[in-house]
Amino acid sequence: MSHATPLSPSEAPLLEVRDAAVALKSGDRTMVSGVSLSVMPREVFGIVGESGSGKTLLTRTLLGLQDDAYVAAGSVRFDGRDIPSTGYAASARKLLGHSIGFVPQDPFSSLNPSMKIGKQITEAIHLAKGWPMGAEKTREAAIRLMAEVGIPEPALAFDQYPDQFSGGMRQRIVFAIALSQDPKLLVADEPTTALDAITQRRVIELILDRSRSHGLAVILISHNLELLRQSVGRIAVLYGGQLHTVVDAGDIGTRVVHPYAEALFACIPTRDKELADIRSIPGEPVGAGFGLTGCAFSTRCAHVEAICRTAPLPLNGTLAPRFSACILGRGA
Ligand SMILES: Nc1ncnc2c1ncn2[C@@H]1O[C@H](COP(=O)(O)OP(=O)(O)OP(=O)(O)O)[C@@H](O)[C@H]1O
Repeated sequence: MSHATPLSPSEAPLLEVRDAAVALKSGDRTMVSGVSLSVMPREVFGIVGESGSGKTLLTRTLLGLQDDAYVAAGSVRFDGRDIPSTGYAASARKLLGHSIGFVPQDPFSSLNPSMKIGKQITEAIHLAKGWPMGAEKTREAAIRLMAEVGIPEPALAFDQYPDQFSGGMRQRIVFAIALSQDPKLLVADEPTTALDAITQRRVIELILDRSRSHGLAVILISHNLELLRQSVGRIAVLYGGQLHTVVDAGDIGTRVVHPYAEALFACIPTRDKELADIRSIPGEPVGAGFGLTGCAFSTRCAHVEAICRTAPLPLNGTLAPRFSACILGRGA
């Protein structure tokens, strides 16, 4: 079910993030640095990294949702407009009500357990449209949306509470709320982690179908490289709060790519891989906050040379669609 979106070079990106850094307000510690990436309209884009690499912090801060962190450097442009650096979080949050749908890492917590799901979805529709649609019309719109995300018997489900649904169904309710705005971009942070493998696949299929049918661009964030490899067109790889590569999903496992992307791929069992070919990465992961001097992966990299520890990390300020930050130029 790979989703290699053909990118049209003449089209402007929907999202452009240039040399972005994210710092914590307390102590002013920079956790993520030098991240540049662009997402095209209708593209399904992945962000992968081990736990602690900075995926959630980066994404939530870029969306204006992380109260204790801020965009400390760089620029962000969405749908042809710069998000001003002064008052950044408030401006970014305004987009969330209309142009960007967000599914957080813990979607269950974003549902109100004491409110019928129909009401939660109609409220989201009212907020998104900004004008009263009339009770019957809104109910119809909500039921249509619930059917679109695969909730069986939506008219009946409309009057039920979140705890009357399975994890996979609750996940779909959260998607219905995120999609109620008819956004241009859906950002889903580990949307399937809490689900069993079959439900996981169904939820990903749902996202990909919606992208195809509604021209929705998607950023799928996951620690699961195999899931992303099978589902998205390009993948940004984070490590230690650094952006290590932006790579075509189809190139991982078939061509020389950035050493960290290669090492991540070597860890995962795939259908065509022998057991002996599966290798874990030696050493301990480096947490976010490494900075831009030297490569954060140098302590574990099979190709390391002395320069990897001291040279400035290459950045992708020109927003090339494919990029490797390997100081030795591997995967470039
Ligand atoms: N509000 C915060 N205050 C202090 N440290 C934080 C805060 N948020 C994140 N961090 C730290 O920043 C680093 C990156 O965290 P983040 O949650 O972004 O990682 P992640 O890649 O999304 O991993 P996971 O998949 O486990 O969520 C971690 O070391 C985390 O402890």
